[in-house]
Amino acid sequence: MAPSRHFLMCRPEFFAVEYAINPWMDPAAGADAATAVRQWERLKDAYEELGHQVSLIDPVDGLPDMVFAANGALVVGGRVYGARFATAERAAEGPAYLEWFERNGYATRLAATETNEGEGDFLTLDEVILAGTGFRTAVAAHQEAQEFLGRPVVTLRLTDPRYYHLDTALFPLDGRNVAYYPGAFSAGSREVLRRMFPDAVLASAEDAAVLGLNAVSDGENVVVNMEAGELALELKRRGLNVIPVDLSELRKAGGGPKCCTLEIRP
Ligand SMILES: CN(C)C(=N)NCCC[C@H](N)C(=O)O
Repeated sequence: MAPSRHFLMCRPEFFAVEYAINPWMDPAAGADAATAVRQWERLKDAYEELGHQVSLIDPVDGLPDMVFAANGALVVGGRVYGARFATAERAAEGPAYLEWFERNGYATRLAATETNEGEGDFLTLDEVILAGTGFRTAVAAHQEAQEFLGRPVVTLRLTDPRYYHLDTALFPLDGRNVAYYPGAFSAGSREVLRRMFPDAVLASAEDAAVLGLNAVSDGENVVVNMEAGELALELKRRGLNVIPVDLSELRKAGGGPKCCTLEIRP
């Protein structure tokens, strides 16, 4: 059994698509909070069945994207680097998440001065943190996080607006290897990824387009959107246990399993 992880999640009681801050969002089409809650509960159950610990932050009325907990902070070695959102629509989420950490005894916190959307753009491996930029998180935040966390941070440039956060285009398979969709990255960043991860899983455009890369792996089990069929096969071929989930309602806001999951790394 994989070592237990600690995740922070936010029940999507106030989920809605009321504004459009990424190409997945269509306020005219809307979204259904009750369906989102049902799908989200299944995701939470999946983590608990795997032996992972799930903590909850209270949702706030008027913050429909707060379900996407991964954006709320980056927590490494018990240090909490707070989010500073790029858009006014989500700005209040940063302080709300930071308050949760304060209330729960995380003494080493930084309210970021640079724009960053937490684990949406920071993905932590054993020796390095991969950091996305291009749409939301500023390169200056990569430097701020490196200084605060004392871990090397590698900048990767995103170029396709559908993949506006790093975690929509890449996920760690374990502490040393990743899966990613090359089409989401600049030529230079693709080269960096090839050098760093010669054995990476390369996902197709089709699997990326159902947010298949927005997955959560504990090194043995991978929770992944059920529509990402080819990716699931490759993960199984590599010996991983694939747990497909249906988060189609949350995808209407541009989110998937990883977006709903903020990992608290002790
Ligand atoms: C992977 N993560 C954390 C995300 N990609 N988050 C989803 C955020 C969706 C929201 N409507 C937004 O556009 O900010």
